Amino acid sequence: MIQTQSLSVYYGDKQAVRDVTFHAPAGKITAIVGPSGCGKSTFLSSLNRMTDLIPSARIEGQVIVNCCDVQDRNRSPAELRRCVGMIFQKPNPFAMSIRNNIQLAVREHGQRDRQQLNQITESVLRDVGLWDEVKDRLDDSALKLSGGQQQRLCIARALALKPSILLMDEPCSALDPIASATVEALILSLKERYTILIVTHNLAQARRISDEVAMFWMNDGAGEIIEQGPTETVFSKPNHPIAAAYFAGTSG
Ligand SMILES: Nc1ncnc2c1ncn2[C@@H]1O[C@H](COP(=O)(O)OP(=O)(O)OP(=O)(O)O)[C@@H](O)[C@H]1O
Repeated sequence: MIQTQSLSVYYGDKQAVRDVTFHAPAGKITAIVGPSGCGKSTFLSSLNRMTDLIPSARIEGQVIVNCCDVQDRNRSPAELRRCVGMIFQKPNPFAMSIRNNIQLAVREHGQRDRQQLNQITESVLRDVGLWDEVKDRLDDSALKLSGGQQQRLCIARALALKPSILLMDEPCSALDPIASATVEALILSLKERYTILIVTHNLAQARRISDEVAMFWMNDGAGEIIEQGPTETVFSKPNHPIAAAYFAGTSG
């Protein structure tokens, strides 16, 4: 389970996200939608402290992941990111073999047993539907895979660390329609086992795959959530007039 309380994010003096109180239920897909530049990626990155990597970024408010405050300085960012995995718009496999893409981080987290490592590799590659396609070339470079295969490998790499939450920032937008449909089906297949947050510009995709929607909108220079709730309610009967116009395709 992941939630925020009055979360604001700044880059230097500029506020990018303002006062966001949000809740993503466990075992469901929550879509984050809204026009370009309204703080969706910033919001997502603040949830597993990826914003710590940007020197000018500063957070106010609270992010709670599995009942713990992520800003708690006693909690290591590495452990937080193990439990809150992140998938980016552009597939970003490491320039190494398919096998090592999966095993590197698992080894770094202490697993050294070769048989266990191979078992994890097979299991997560099966989870993302890639095992049969790559089982005979696990030592080939991951960069030889197609874009869609690379994205599924990146999802498998995140799953190998046994996260409970997956953050996905436009995971299908760099893929062709067939690869995008495969990754979308994969995301749906994962939802019972993981809490998934997905930023998407594709409203049809948000409606197809999500259980809940949160809509961001730029207000006075910073992104705020103006509408959130169950997907069908938000799409068919939004409360906020801007959300109604946005979903009707006349705004944003
Ligand atoms: N590293 C950064 N340093 C300074 N400003 C940033 C940084 N990253 C994002 N911003 C600014 O924060 C605001 C929100 O950007 P963000 O990328 O979070 O929006 P978004 O809704 O995800 O946009 P898009 O849909 O186009 O990806 C923008 O004004 C952007 O220019």
